[in-house]
Amino acid sequence: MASVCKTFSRGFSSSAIRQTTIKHLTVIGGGLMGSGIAQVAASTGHQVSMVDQSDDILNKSKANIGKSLQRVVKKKFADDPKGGEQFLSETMGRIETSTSAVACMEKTDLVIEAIVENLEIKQKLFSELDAAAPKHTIFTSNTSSIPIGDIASSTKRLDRFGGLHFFNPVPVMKLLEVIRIPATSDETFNKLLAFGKDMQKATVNCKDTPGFIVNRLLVPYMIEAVRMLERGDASPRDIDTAMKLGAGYPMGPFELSDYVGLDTMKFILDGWSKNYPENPLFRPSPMLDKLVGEGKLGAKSGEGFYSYKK
Ligand SMILES: C[C@H](O)CC(=O)SCCNC(=O)CCNC(=O)[C@H](O)C(C)(C)COP(=O)(O)OP(=O)(O)OC[C@H]1O[C@@H](n2cnc3c(N)ncnc32)[C@H](O)[C@@H]1OP(=O)(O)O
Ligand SMILES: NC(=O)c1ccc[n+]([C@@H]2O[C@H](COP(=O)([O-])OP(=O)(O)OC[C@H]3O[C@@H](n4cnc5c(N)ncnc54)[C@H](O)[C@@H]3O)[C@@H](O)[C@H]2O)c1
Repeated sequence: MASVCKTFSRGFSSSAIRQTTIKHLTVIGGGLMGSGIAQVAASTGHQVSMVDQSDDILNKSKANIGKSLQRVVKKKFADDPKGGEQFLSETMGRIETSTSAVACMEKTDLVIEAIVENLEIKQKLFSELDAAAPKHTIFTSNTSSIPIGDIASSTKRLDRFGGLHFFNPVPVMKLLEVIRIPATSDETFNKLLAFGKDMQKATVNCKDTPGFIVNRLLVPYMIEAVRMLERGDASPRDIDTAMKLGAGYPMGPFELSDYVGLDTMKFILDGWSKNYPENPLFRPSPMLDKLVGEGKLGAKSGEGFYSYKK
């Protein structure tokens, strides 16, 4: 495994749209979210190191970024194919990959962690990074449900720690939740808000509460749909059709659960039901547990509530 950052496409002179103090960021985790965050950061002029556990995974992440960029180019450069090509190669040229997050720390202004939704694994990662990163580097997590304060407690830079919660698919969804813990300094928080604007996202502020704003409302709704199915009230297809045509949602709750990943849904619910056992909205779901136990994780594994096998 390579342990240094390597560029996979030759860079061009930066055509940055705006730049604040964040010039270089390290995105850890090149899955659904990390690859989207790396893509948007690079396409808005930032230098990016994307880190994952193996070169195989990173190659898939790069391929996914390439495909997603093609969709962006098709829309934004419909009348300018040359400009589209240049945008694509410049964006790719700003992304390096590495299997060692520690090796990327020296030059980085901001870390965005987007690895598996597990507190112990996130804490272990951040305590290693804390020892390696320069003093000014800001640490953030893209966690869906784990308290930012619990993750930050593994470091000695609580004033330079916050949450940046993006939404899937990152290149399309316009929102960024910016979360501060009591120890986050105003300077750090303001830098995170400015970075969100640089990423061309609309930012909202939220305290470090379970699920922040969107997931605190969205996840109970999605799980309530699974409970309807468990009771045999209606089929996934009918529930999805009802919410799309009756409530104007772009995806029904089962399509969205498969899109988000059933493992991520389970991690969220398990954490919340453990921390808040008195809240009936956070009860585990036997059906969700069964699907995840069978490796049916949604679109990314080829099957969840629906089948995606070709
Ligand atoms: C759990 C977590 O912590 C928090 C979360 O993330 S919760 C999940 C939040 N996300 C959602 O709720 C997503 C809900 N779904 C949607 O908004 C839409 O179904 C969707 C944007 C995913 C797809 O839209 P849809 O119209 O069905 O399909 P499609 O036509 O393929 O895409 C719409 C546009 O987005 C673009 N697009 C979709 N996915 C893309 C991607 N990954 N990269 C780049 N562009 C993309 C398409 O190119 C298309 O552009 P166009 O309008 O110019 O043609
Ligand atoms: N899926 C969503 O819709 C969504 C939306 C917002 C936030 N999130 C959060 O973002 C994070 C990532 O979710 P995802 O859906 O992208 O997951 P994913 O499973 O698609 O990707 C996670 C990636 O992290 C890598 N990884 C795991 N441990 C690692 C480590 N120690 N070092 C480096 N890489 C490591 C894995 O190999 C994998 O490629 C989670 O905290 C999740 O809760 C998910």
